[in-house]
Amino acid sequence: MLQASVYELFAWTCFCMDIRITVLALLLLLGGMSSLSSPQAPLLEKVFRYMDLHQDEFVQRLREWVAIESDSVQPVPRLRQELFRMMALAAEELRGLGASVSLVGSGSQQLPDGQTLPIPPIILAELGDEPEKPTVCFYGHLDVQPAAQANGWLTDPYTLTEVDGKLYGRGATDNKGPVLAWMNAVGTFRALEEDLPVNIKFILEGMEEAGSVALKELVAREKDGFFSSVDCIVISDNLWVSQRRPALIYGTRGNSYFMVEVRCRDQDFHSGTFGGILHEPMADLVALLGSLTDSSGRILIPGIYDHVAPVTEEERDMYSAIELDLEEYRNSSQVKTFLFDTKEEILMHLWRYPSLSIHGIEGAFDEPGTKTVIPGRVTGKFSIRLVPHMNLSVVEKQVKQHLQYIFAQRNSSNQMAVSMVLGLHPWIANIKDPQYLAAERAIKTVFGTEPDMIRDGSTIPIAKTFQDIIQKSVVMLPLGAVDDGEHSQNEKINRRNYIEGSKLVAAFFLEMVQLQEVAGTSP
Ligand SMILES: Cn1cncc1C[C@H](NC(=O)CCN)C(=O)O
Ligand SMILES: [Zn+2]
Ligand SMILES: [Zn+2]
Repeated sequence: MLQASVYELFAWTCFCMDIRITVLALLLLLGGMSSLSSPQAPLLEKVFRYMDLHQDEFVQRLREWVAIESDSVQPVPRLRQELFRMMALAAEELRGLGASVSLVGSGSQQLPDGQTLPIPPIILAELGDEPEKPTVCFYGHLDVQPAAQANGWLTDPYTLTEVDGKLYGRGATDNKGPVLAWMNAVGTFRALEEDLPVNIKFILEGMEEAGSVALKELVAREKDGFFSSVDCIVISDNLWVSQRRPALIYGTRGNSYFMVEVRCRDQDFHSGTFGGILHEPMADLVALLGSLTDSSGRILIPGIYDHVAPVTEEERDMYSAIELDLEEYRNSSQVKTFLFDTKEEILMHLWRYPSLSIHGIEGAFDEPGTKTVIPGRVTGKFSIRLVPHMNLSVVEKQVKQHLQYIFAQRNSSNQMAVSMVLGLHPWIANIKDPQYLAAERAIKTVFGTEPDMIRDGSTIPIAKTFQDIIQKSVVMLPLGAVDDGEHSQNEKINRRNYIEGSKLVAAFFLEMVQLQEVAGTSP
């Protein structure tokens, strides 16, 4: 009985794979443009077949990684220990793939409250250094955002749980799943005893969610070392704009994060005994924060739009070509009305215009209940997403000047202090770089469709650093779907995205080789 069902399962698997392989062959045949029609197609078929058969092992590995609470955001010793454990596990797995691995110590972090915490080591790993092969460097991060089941998760965030082909867990899509997809690709060539088509390097950090502390220094230090032979850097730390259709990303916004403190004294007041005779810090702060944008989201800081690159005709066409079902987008994000009505306007305001968001107020009375307090000192937090060609120090000056002007108008006796605590540059790629062509072809091979060419409204702090310091092209090859919910409750990656994503990486390796061969044979 058991044997019969195992046999049935086996037969069914073979049948499914036959269909897959037939479909693949057809796609390769149809995609006359795809350069993988021969001689690599049989190899790729083998790789895909292996990945389909071993997908449960890949999922199991992701389960082990998700189980580690590698939260870099909450600055507590226990979580830092988890981060160290995470980096050690990844290093071990890379060694298992045959890589030479170094864990680069990154010192410690001084927190504003005087506490010092150790920074987890950064992993530099490399497999192969054959000069005739292209060298691809993959950057990813193993730290995650905080998550607690009490916070609205339907399952334990640190226990990977599969429901309807969706793998729920903190870090599943950001960024543990995609990092593993890259390792799965390498591991598959190894398991099949096939030569890895490219030299590959991994740079993996554990402090991305905290602003990539210590990473920039390492990249600068290793410019002529670890990075000297690198042809391109690939990052899979973003999402598609669709649930089904893959994408390539050619730009990310930067961010400038501000704190504005308004202080009367360090102690709170009773509103019954002081209310009526004070310049209240909270009233000043609310006015300051309220002066930053108008009700249509436009930033009111003078000069802030001066250096925003004008929209080109070519760009307009690119935005029109993107597939976005606005209705579905609105529904899935549970927002009744956005500030803009058309797909183009919405995407442009997410990706290529700056935006200002107010994040919170430290010191405000934000607990439930009706305490009659006047906070004595409050700190407002807001940030401005930056786009080409805005300049960080110009933005800093404009923000400070504006807040000083508004504050002066209030004639308040309180003290205001403004500081820019984070300055992260925007990044934009040249989509004519050949690596984009390789990625596009790989997507066509695996998904049978052209990718959406998109940007990302959030920030990958290290992208611009890679581009500036190493001066090699950076490609963003996202593997997750639009509804993965990074940073949110019930973060997930679809099993499909994880497994096809692993295939995509393998196909990308072969396309990189193809590029080189074409370039090598051209006059
Ligand atoms: C830490 N930080 C502060 N300002 C910006 C950031 C980076 C953060 N990065 C992401 O979310 C990556 C998404 N794929 C963000 O954009 O908020
Ligand atoms: Zn991330
Ligand atoms: Zn993140």
